[in-house]
Parts: sequence; structure tokens; C-alpha cells
Amino acid sequence: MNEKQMAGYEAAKYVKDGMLVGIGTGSTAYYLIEKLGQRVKEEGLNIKCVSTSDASTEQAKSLGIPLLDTNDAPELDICIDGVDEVDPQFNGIKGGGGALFREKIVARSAKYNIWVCHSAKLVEEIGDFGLPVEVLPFGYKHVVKKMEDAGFEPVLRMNKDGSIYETNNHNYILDTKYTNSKFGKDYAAMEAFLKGTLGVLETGFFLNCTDLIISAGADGITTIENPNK
Ligand SMILES: O=C[C@H](O)[C@H](O)[C@H](O)COP(=O)(O)O
Repeated sequence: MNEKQMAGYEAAKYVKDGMLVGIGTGSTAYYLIEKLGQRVKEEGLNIKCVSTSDASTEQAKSLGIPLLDTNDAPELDICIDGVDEVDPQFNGIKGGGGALFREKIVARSAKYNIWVCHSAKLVEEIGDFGLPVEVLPFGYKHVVKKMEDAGFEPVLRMNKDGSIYETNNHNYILDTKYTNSKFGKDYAAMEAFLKGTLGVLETGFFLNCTDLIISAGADGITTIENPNK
């Protein structure tokens, strides 16, 4: 079993009969969904899930996991998702797979959040990954200019074939370095600035959002509880 699979399978143990479950997106959440599918089929686990992306929806459907629209389940028992980087203060960055907006809606709907990851995602300081920012296509260069003026270094996400990457919401992603921004290391201030910029839908900052991290590495599985939640 690889590390992502170990983390995903471990997290599936936190899902109990009768729960409404938010299911994340990405290569680690993939294994969570795989295990939930097995439990639904083999144990008759009775759950209903809200998905954070078209890819996770397709996977869940193919495994026979019952799904609800997020508008039919505004409160969830648990949400389990991947993460791109997380620091010891539980500041996380998500959106490597472009699902950050749906992921944030679903995470905020959940009473308890778990992140699953390879141990390499646990870093002393977030920043190397950059920050995905979802923007509306109309006038996105206005956002680019505002960000550059504030010291961010946004780059429009592209597909391998040279076309512009579009999220499931048909928006664009600006992947941005922020280490030279005028906000220093004040992530909350960066978030407030970006969210206040016309044309920005959401950022990949997930600050003090998760209750538990399940990471897997060469030494096995580590669970880290967030003391501030
Ligand atoms: O938009 C994608 C999500 O935020 C993912 O959960 C995140 O990128 C982690 O993905 P992975 O488990 O594939 O590294």
C-alpha cells in the first residue's frame, strides 16, 4: 500500500453509519473514496456523500456511493479531503487540483474536518507550493494587475495542450507566489485583500480549517489533532 492509500484508508475509519460525508478531491482523497466504496458494498455502510469535484462525483458514482447535492445537505457530519501544504499552525493551502471553491464550501458545511496527505505535505512554512486563486474569466487581468501591484506573482494556470485551465465552475486559476507581497507572512491579511478584489471567487488558503490531519510516510501513519478547534 502506498502512503496516500494508507492515509485515505485510515481516514475512512472515521466515517460511521448514518453520516453525511463531504468527500474531497485529488490523488489522496481518491483512496478515501475507494475505501468508502468498499465499505458501502461489503459492510452495507449507510452514508450519503457530498462531492467537491466532478472527478470525485464520477468515482463515487462508479462505486455505488450515494450522493447528495450540496444544496440538499448544508450541514455535514464530516468532510475528508487532501491538502497541498500545511504548517504546524494548521494553515493549509489547497487547490492544486483546482477544486478549492467547492472544497471550501463543503469543508465549511462540516462539523468535523480531516485532511489526508503524504507526510511531505507537512511543512514548517507554507509558500513553496504557491497559492491557487480562483477568478472569474471576465476581467481576470484586472485581478492580475491588482495582485501584481500588491507584490504577488500570479501565473494563469494552463493545460498541457496550451489551453487555459478551467475549474469545474468554468473559472480560471491564478497560481501565485506571495512571499514578496506587501503582507509579509500575514495570511489572513492576504486572504482579506484577495477576497476583496473584484473578480476573485476564492483562494486556496484554508486557515485553521481542519480538526485532524492524517499523514502517512515511511514511518507509517501519524494523526495530528488541531488543539485550537
Ligand atoms: O484542488 C484540489 C485539492 O485541494 C486537493 O485536495 C489537493 O490538491 C491535494 O491533492 P493530492 O492529494 O492529489 O496531493
